[in-house]
Amino acid sequence: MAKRKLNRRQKWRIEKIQAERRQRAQRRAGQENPVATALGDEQLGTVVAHFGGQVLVEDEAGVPARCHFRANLEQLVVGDRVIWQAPRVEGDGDGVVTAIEPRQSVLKRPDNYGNLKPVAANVDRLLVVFAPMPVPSTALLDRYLVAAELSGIPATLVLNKADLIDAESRDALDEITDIYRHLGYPVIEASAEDGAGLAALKTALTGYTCAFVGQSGVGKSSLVNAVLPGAELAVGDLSGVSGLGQHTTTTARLFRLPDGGRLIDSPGIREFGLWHISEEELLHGYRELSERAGHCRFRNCTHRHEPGCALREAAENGEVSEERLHNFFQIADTLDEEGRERYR
Ligand SMILES: Nc1nc2c(ncn2[C@@H]2O[C@H](COP(=O)(O)OP(=O)(O)OP(=O)(O)O)[C@@H](O)[C@H]2O)c(=O)[nH]1
Ligand SMILES: [Zn+2]
Repeated sequence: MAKRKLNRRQKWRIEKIQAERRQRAQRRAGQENPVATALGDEQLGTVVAHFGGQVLVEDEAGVPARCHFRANLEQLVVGDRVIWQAPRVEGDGDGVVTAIEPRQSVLKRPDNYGNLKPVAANVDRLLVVFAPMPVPSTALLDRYLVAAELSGIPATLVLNKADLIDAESRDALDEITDIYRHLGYPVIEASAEDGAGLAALKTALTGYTCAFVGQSGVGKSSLVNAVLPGAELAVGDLSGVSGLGQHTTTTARLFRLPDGGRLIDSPGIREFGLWHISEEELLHGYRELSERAGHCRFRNCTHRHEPGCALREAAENGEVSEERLHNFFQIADTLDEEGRERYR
């Protein structure tokens, strides 16, 4: 009989079929022996991407694995710390997520039906980005800061595009940064374009799980790329690992920062804002107003026209920024009775 010559592809196929047989045999052995199962021991991990029915979980060493999750679990999101089990034999199917650790923080946004859905968990530093162009609005910065306060996540302001600051814009920008520095929010000036301030920005991110938020065009993508060289590459790698292909659109991704720490990025997080809040909650998001609200003459002070209003007095004598109080009223007027924000 003539010896059949196998080409590389055929050899690969045969090897693959044999490997699958071996794996099936191992699985059968596992079923006969109740001690040996197809899944390894429970371990801690972090959800780094979500693909509808499956998640990608990184073990503590940063090695990713595709996992199913138990049906009784609440909705998993990127950043979740989970208990999971890898397949006992590497490459033998998917792992399984069996439990979620309590979340330190949750970022939420409404779905198409207006219900608030979590998009990321355990973010512990929000970077609110603004720039000389588009011209910054403190009302918009306040919205992000209020959302951060209400989520219990410390915020840092990043003034990007520092290379575009000229003598004319300098004063206006200083006025803005002074307001926020005075309130205790750190401000970092940086430029994704010429690299200025990026070292300080990286230091501020190190050791935290961060997310960039801010108006369109302020340079969030540019900053993500600046602090995460090779992020695009990682996305390509991920689709290889996930086996779901490059076209898979994920709701959010978690990247490891080169100097330690993590960055969660997604369009949904970038639009993170004020949803379904009441005026009272809004007030809590203004740290300097919230601490004074109890000192108004009337317990049910609306802070708009009553005499002896501690907020208006503080603004009049310069203890709090007039602009912040003005923004508070302006945002409050966009909240309807259900605390739902009307479209601006
Ligand atoms: N001069 C200057 N331009 C910058 C800088 N950072 C970003 N840009 C430019 O600003 C524009 C918007 O940048 P993006 O990174 O896409 O902004 P973004 O905030 O991610 O925008 P969205 O994706 O719409 O949310 C691009 O043309 C960038 O090249 C910077 O530091 N200096
Ligand atoms: Zn008042």
